[in-house]
Amino acid sequence: MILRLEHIGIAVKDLAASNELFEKLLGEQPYKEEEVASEFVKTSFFQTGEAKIELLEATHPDSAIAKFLEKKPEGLHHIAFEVDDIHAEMERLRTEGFQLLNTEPKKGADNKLVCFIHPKSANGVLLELCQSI
Ligand SMILES: CC[C@H](C(=O)O)C(=O)SCCNC(=O)CCNC(=O)[C@H](O)C(C)(C)COP(=O)(O)OP(=O)(O)OC[C@H]1O[C@@H](n2cnc3c(N)ncnc32)[C@H](O)[C@@H]1OP(=O)(O)O
Ligand SMILES: [Co+2]
Repeated sequence: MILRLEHIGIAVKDLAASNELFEKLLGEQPYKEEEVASEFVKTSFFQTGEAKIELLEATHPDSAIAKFLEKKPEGLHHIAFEVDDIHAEMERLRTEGFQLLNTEPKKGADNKLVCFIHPKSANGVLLELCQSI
């Protein structure tokens, strides 16, 4: 079951500069900065009430963020939902016709298992399912 909006992912070119911008906006420091080598990203997380802002900078040209920024300006990249059982939700959404981008959950940032859903099957929005580890 989808529990809540977990985070909004924003693709940025310069994480340090974007951290400063969001610190001004939110009046707080990121509670975490984390590199996810498997995704070729470094991230920072800001807590905004129940949900979070995740800033993502590519660490390699093969990064999904690098490819995104080759074609699109910095900005909204994905929306992440917290789920109670990622395996069950993947099966449910696969059955509902959503295109899953990974066949098994993978380790994401912020102590989560994650799975992505192609924007083509989600009204043009890249979706991420997250389950706390
Ligand atoms: C895991 C760490 C962290 C976490 O929270 O735990 C993260 O969030 S990591 C985030 C970065 N990782 C990912 O995004 C993995 C999933 N993404 C992908 O597999 C690809 O980015 C994919 C398949 C969404 C797009 O791949 P690619 O860019 O190689 O394909 P195209 O350029 O051909 O794009 C196809 C089509 O989709 C549109 N597109 C691409 N990215 C997005 C996006 N973020 N939001 C909306 N639409 C997107 C692109 O414009 C193309 O559309 P078209 O009309 O065909 O031009
Ligand atoms: Co994310």
